Amino acid sequence: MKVSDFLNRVSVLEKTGTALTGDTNIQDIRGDLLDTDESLLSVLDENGVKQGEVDTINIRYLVSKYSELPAIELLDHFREGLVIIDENGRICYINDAYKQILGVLARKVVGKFIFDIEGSALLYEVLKSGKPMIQEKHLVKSINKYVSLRMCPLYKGSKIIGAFSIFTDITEIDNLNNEVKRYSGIVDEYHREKEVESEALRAQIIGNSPNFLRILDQAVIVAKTDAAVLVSGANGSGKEVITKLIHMSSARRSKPFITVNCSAIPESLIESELFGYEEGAFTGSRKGGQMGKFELANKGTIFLDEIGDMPLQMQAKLLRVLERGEIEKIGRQKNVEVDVRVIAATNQPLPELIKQKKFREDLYYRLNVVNLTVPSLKDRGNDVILLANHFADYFCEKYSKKLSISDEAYRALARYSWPGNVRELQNSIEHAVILCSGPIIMREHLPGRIMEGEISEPDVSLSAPITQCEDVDYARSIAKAEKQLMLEALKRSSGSRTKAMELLGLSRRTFYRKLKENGLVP
Ligand SMILES: Nc1ncnc2c1ncn2[C@@H]1O[C@H](COP(=O)(O)OP(=O)(O)OP(=O)(O)O)[C@@H](O)[C@H]1O
Repeated sequence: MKVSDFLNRVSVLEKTGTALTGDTNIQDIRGDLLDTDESLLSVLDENGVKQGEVDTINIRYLVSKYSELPAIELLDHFREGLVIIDENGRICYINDAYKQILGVLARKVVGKFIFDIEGSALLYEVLKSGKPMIQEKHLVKSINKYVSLRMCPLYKGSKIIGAFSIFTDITEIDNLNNEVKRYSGIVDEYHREKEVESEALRAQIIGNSPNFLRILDQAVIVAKTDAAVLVSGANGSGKEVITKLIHMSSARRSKPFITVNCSAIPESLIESELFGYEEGAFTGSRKGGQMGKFELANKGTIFLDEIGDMPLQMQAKLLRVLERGEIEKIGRQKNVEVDVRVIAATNQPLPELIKQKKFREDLYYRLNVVNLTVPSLKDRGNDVILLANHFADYFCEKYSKKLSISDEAYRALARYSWPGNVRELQNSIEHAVILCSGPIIMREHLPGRIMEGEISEPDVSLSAPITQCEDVDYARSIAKAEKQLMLEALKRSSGSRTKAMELLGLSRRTFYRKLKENGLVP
């Protein structure tokens, strides 16, 4: 049996008064007598069953050490407070930590009864009940401090001769805990807000055409990684919208999203804009220096818009940053580590620029780990109508108007080729909402080029039935066109509802609701 196990057992045996073999009882072992010639003693339980054996040489050593050690002085070096009371509840000992934690003088406490010092003294209850007690958090009212307590009765044989309490001041820990809880509450709230923002952003992205929905799906998938993304697409097609969706759907959503328009910054300033500078780095530099966009975006996402316009020399520096994960701040000896997800966007064909030696091929491959190409508006079928309605609602609210769009205006919108994509559509609808004085937006309220009908490429989607609609009543004509569209889609997909649904770019729920509304299912 190990000495430590034995010593544990000693306290059990001490309480039960069980003797060891050889008529040597526990008192003898704790005292200075160990009168036995045997080197091994058996340890018995209260039923006299042998539990193990003890090496008497070890016990002799321990007993002699116990009598040598200055126990009471040692107790004064504990960080925990200690108080011992006698069998009547009278305080017979307090250590230094007790005095410090509770801020009392020994002469005001020692010799007094515990219940006179602390009304709700739990230690007195322990003395009465003879049962140990643990209190993780107890308020000492007299000093308004929280302590963590461990209280035990003291036995001599089977008789209670007092009790002791060991306690730690946890006021500070408790305060810190509360602070941590408060801050984690704030952080949770912030994350919830960001989640709501990300859902709201998704709801604001309008489009049901399969080619646009595919990009949205890919954006959400790539958001779960830290891979560099190159978003390409024509002017105003929604590259920034897609980039924000990636950021907001990623684990970085609560961290900064920093946009840099590479074509808008003069070549001489781009380095300090991106990487910042130290105080005194050059004549005219700001006091205290300046943080660059990469540092500002740390832990978040940096969006390098119009990357095709970045000067060649800067491209080399950017490549180094992407490869090393650190920036060279102007005027600073040591590089600064940054953890930034990079998303670049372009409306120029980068492979073409590479051929012309205007864009570095190595940088292109670094940025183009995942490529998302946002389709032009003219290739998104009925998204034009959905977006037109969305922007009409938005601007009607902004200008406090109640307007609907006429059938002929819809047709003009559907016919136009939209070289400026969603941005052009957005501006055209704002233009129409401002100019429209009646309740309905007519063709003539649209900008001239759209009104005159610059014909787009023939639409391969399902918009044809809309243009066949002769009814001028808005609600009726839309309902009629909708039913025609659904029938056409079912026809083209040979009756397969899943295929028809994909063709129309509708969600399953919307598709089945519309089938029902149009009487196409029982
Ligand atoms: N699918 C969409 N739903 C709603 N609004 C959109 C959508 N796509 C783009 N927009 C709006 O159209 C405008 C242009 O979009 P965005 O700035 O993302 O285009 P871009 O391709 O980044 O433009 P640029 O080529 O000029 O950088 C913005 O106001 C944006 O909010």
